[in-house]
Amino acid sequence: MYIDQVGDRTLADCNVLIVDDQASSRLVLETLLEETVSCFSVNSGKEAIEYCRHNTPDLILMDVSMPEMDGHQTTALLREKPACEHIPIIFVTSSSTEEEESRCWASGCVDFVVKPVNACTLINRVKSHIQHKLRSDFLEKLIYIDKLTGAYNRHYLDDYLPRLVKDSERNATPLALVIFDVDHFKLFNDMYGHLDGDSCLWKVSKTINEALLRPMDKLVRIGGEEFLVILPNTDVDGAKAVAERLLQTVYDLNIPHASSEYSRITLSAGLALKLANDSKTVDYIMLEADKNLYAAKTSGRNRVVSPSQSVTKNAKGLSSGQKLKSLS
Ligand SMILES: Nc1nc2c(ncn2[C@@H]2O[C@H](COP(=O)(O)OP(=O)(O)OP(=O)(O)O)[C@@H](O)[C@H]2O)c(=O)[nH]1
Repeated sequence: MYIDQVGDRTLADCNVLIVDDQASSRLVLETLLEETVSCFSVNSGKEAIEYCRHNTPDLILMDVSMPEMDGHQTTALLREKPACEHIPIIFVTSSSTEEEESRCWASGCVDFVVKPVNACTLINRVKSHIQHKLRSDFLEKLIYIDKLTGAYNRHYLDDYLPRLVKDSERNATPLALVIFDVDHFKLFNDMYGHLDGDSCLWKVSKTINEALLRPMDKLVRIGGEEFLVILPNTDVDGAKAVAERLLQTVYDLNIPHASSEYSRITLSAGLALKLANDSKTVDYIMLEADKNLYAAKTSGRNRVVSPSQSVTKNAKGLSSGQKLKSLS
């Protein structure tokens, strides 16, 4: 028996990506599944990889035989991306030889269905794997999510960050870390009370999470009123732009804070990067981000400090990028 809801997610909320070069096959799969889940279809492995750069489907139905990049090659490339590592992939294959079946398992699928598909088998396999995924997502949430703010917690950071660092080394891509701290939060608690303080942290966290646009970008609560934003494959200009946008979004929330020089809740941020091919450790980058955060605090708060760059202030008051003081 299948249950349709786990935590706050239902089967109908789940997204299935259909990858097939044949329009007729895509239509058959979409039609069979439309009453169970929401489907999105692409016609090549390349398009599937592009789609997964910006979206995280709950399950993928992957045609095995496709021109240019077949289902096995597409799966191998998807599995290299941490955000796609755990997406269940069901192969849709026209060959059911023992050899082909073994090849499908070796490629990392969780199951396969044979063409022409049996409607009942397809629907039940999709339901079964999505249900399993919803349960493991739910358990992961209990382990990795901070209850007050909904951001990831330190357990998540310890598991996830070393993998991202390896990824950045393997692919020679930059990795940016930004530490954010709520300004004058002790004074806020003293003035408005801890309940309002908690609610303020929840709002700030929700706002930051909603303003992060890529699925690989993550928000982690690393201390009381301190957050880390992890931005894989992001260079210094990109990371600075994200950090400034997040500061502005929180500024625009306009949460009153009578003891702040800005009369509202603001953030300070310190940015640090691991560039392609440099050998900085995670601890070193965190220390660097922390130093830059300290510089942001001591130079007036409500601003971002980047490595070897001028202090800039993003949120209203001074235009973004306007130099206050050079730190380099
Ligand atoms: N309400 C609430 N307060 C918290 C929580 N975690 C930490 N705090 C409070 O956050 C405050 C942080 O104070 P400080 O580290 O002195 O920093 P600050 O007052 O923000 O000052 P600056 O960082 O210099 O702008 C302390 O009063 C903590 O008790 C929480 O979960 N809820």
